[in-house]
Amino acid sequence: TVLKRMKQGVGKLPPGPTALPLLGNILQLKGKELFRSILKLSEKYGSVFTIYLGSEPVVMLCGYEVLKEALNGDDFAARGSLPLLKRITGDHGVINSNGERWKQLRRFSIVTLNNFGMKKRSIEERIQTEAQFLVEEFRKNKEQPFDPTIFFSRSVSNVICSVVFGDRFDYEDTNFLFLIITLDDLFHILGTVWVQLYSLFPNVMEYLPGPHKKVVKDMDQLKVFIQERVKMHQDTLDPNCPRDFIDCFLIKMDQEKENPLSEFSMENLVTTTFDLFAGGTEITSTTLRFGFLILLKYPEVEEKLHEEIDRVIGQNRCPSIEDRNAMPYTEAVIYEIQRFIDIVPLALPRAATRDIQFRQYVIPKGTTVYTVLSSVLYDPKHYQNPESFDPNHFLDANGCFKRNDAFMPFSSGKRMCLGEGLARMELFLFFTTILQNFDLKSDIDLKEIDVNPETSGFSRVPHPFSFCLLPR
Ligand code: HEM
Repeated sequence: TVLKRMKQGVGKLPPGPTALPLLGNILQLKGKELFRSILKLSEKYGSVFTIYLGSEPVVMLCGYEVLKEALNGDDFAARGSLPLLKRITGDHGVINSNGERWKQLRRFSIVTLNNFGMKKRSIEERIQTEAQFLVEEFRKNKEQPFDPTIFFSRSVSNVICSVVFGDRFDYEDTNFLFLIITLDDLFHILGTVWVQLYSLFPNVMEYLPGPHKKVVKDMDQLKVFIQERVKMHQDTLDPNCPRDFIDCFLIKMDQEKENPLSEFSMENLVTTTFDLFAGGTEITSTTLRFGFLILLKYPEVEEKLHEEIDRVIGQNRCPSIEDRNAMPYTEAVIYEIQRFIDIVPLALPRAATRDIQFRQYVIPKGTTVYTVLSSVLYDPKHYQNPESFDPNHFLDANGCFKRNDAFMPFSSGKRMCLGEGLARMELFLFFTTILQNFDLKSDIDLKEIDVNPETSGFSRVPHPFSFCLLPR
């Protein structure tokens, strides 16, 4: 429809590289380094430009000033097309929906997660408990080198499980391991060329074999798992005492059953639960894993963290969210980790909600828009040494924590990550609890530790590594 409207004379898209018929700019976009190709194009075409994915125009927005302007208001608050996700979740849930459905589900999710303590105690306690389980699990490694990936995935995933399903899982539970492995597969494939092919030619790909087929099948199974949990909740629900997110949704469904415009349906319950689970697990646990790799590389940073933890928290109690106020160095390190690793360089696609006059261009309604978060997190106008890992980016001359508006790993505005509060709490409590209990030791020479990310299409992940944890 965007193309049709453009043929009718609507729109004046920003300039960009010449596109091939049908293939678009695929030759200029290297799958594994998609966002790097985009940054390179922005050097030539400026901070607002158009590329073609197949025959579909996609507008790229780069740099802090441009994103600030674009994300302020409703103009680009719609979700752009994600064909593989659409195949899995349809237009249901919160990540992939738009309009009234998205508004109702997003508002409900935020309010409910808040009631459960997104910024209050009860969630804090859930994370504290999980962090202690993790420490106990780490102790079993007895100072031997190990790959921490699955440890972080299980713990972070368990936090969201306790919020949506009411309880954490045992680390060896087979259902739980199925959830984690399935999600991991999904994220893995999101970074491969298969997703780009699927995005360009969804109809053709439906008929071709490939890993996208397995992911779709696994996701269907994951939804069945959620459906079973919902059924168990229905059988045991006490409307006066909701235990978790699913209970709250069921109560809301009942309250709204006479309202024809209500979006509180079974399909939206299952998909929103899936969205929270998917959004809440992988990115946060990868941030933790990546963060520990960086700390291994910079022992002087680890030492200062230990000093602050010992001074403010000590050894006799577990870290709490309140400690954040008294721990500017730790806060600055966590912010800098998030900035430096730039985990979702292109965020998720957005779409223009109407014909939008943006600077000297007119972007027709429905056009897919990418907000290039990398270009903000690495914006040299806002960070002194963007290419280096340097906690001073978030500290002033007195060692106090210093905010920076160009800190946007969760994006910004009405469609920004709805799990930011939860993620921030998790990062702080997991980092501090682990460092309170252990010293880190690398099993390779520091010079050989590579903190450059392995980029996949959607997210950036650290190179595989192992390390030792020495009890303090
Ligand atoms: C370090 C951790 C995290 C990072 C860096 C992150 C980042 C992001 C980003 C960049 C987006 C896309 C926003 C856009 O449309 O431009 C997003 C969306 C989203 N995130 Fe997160 N996220 C994190 C953790 C979480 C957690 C813990 C949850 C679970 C509660 C979560 C749930 C979601 C959901 C549901 C959306 C879709 C929001 C919507 O479409 O309205 N995220 N996140």
